[in-house]
Amino acid sequence: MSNKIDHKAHGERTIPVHLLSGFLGSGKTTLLNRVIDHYRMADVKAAVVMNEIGEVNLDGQVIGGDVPMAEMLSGCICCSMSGDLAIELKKLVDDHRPEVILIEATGAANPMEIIDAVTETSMYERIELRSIVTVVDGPELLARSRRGGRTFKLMQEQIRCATDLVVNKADRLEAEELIEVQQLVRELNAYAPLTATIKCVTDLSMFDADGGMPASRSHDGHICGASCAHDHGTEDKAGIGGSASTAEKAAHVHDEACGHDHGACSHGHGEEAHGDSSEGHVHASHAHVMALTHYLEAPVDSHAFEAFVKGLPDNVYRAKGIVTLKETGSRFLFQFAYRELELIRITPQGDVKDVAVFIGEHFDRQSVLNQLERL
Ligand SMILES: Nc1nc2c(ncn2[C@@H]2O[C@H](COP(=O)(O)OP(=O)(O)OP(=O)(O)O)[C@@H](O)[C@H]2O)c(=O)[nH]1
Repeated sequence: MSNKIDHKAHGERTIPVHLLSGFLGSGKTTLLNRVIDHYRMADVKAAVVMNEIGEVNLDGQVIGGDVPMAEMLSGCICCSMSGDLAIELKKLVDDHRPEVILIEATGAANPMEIIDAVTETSMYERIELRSIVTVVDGPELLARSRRGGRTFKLMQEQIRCATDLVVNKADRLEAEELIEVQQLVRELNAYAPLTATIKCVTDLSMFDADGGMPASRSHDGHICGASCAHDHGTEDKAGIGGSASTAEKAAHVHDEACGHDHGACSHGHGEEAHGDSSEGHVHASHAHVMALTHYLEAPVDSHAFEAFVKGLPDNVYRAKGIVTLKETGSRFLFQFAYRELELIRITPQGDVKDVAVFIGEHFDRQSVLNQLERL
């Protein structure tokens, strides 16, 4: 990790913006927490935009109160809320003058849409999209690559659009599977530095001032991913399991003037991005993802709760929330991603209710609600 974080260097600074992308449960918040600690240690004032499909911001609970945060709930900033993102960014800049902004997108977001909103804001605030870091859920990508489908397509889009790639959950992959996942990712995006991690422990230099590639240093002023047809002027320095230096990256900022083919990056740039072209827009790529938010009225029995979560149907691939356990009266943040349940004891800040959020594809909401009632 570079010790030099030079976001304060200039009087009239441009505020770098880093976008954390990646499918539901891949480890974005895990990475976000690491990056925030990284900035804290370097005395860099960071601000965060957190976007959740559900009605509550649970991930924000684990981020300290010292970090200015804009919460964008009940929608996805890549589509229904992209206009709001520009407003929130402006507000954060005006109210807090942060030295760096981190945006955690929902796992269902297509980064290209967010790029448009950030670059739009750049027109009236001195902010600059510096990197798109996509956290890849290694085991999930592997599983979905074997069966295809819309979610796999969305994951591919998130990988293609990245300027940095973190292949996470390496602990849940055999050595040869990890190689297979990295090859898969490399085929989709040959340019972004790639690193394999457990719990997103990685070099964080892409978040430093000299990390990412400011537009002034990029060769043509575009951010895009592997689908770029033109020569990026860089080789695949990362290789399997390696991480190329950020200075070697060819990050470019996407803008309206973009003339070359972005292939599958996003709508309007290529025809094959998603099979849902009948809807005429990229948003269809995750329109199949739905969320259910339910507030719990009473403490739950820990065993019954664990059995309920583990018995959720396969098409609920993400659940999270805050519960009070009957046995101890303590409150816990629960995380359920791809059949793994994690409980972390927390002391919520402010008036936070017990709540459970479920995210998945076309699951039976009523059945989940009935089971919750019985808890
Ligand atoms: N086994 C394993 N679990 C991990 C790893 N990284 C994160 N997790 C767990 O995966 C779950 C989801 O992690 P998050 O960081 O909340 O993922 P996210 O991408 O922010 O999730 P959403 O906000 O729902 O999209 C949590 O229970 C994490 O502790 C890893 O490398 N290995």
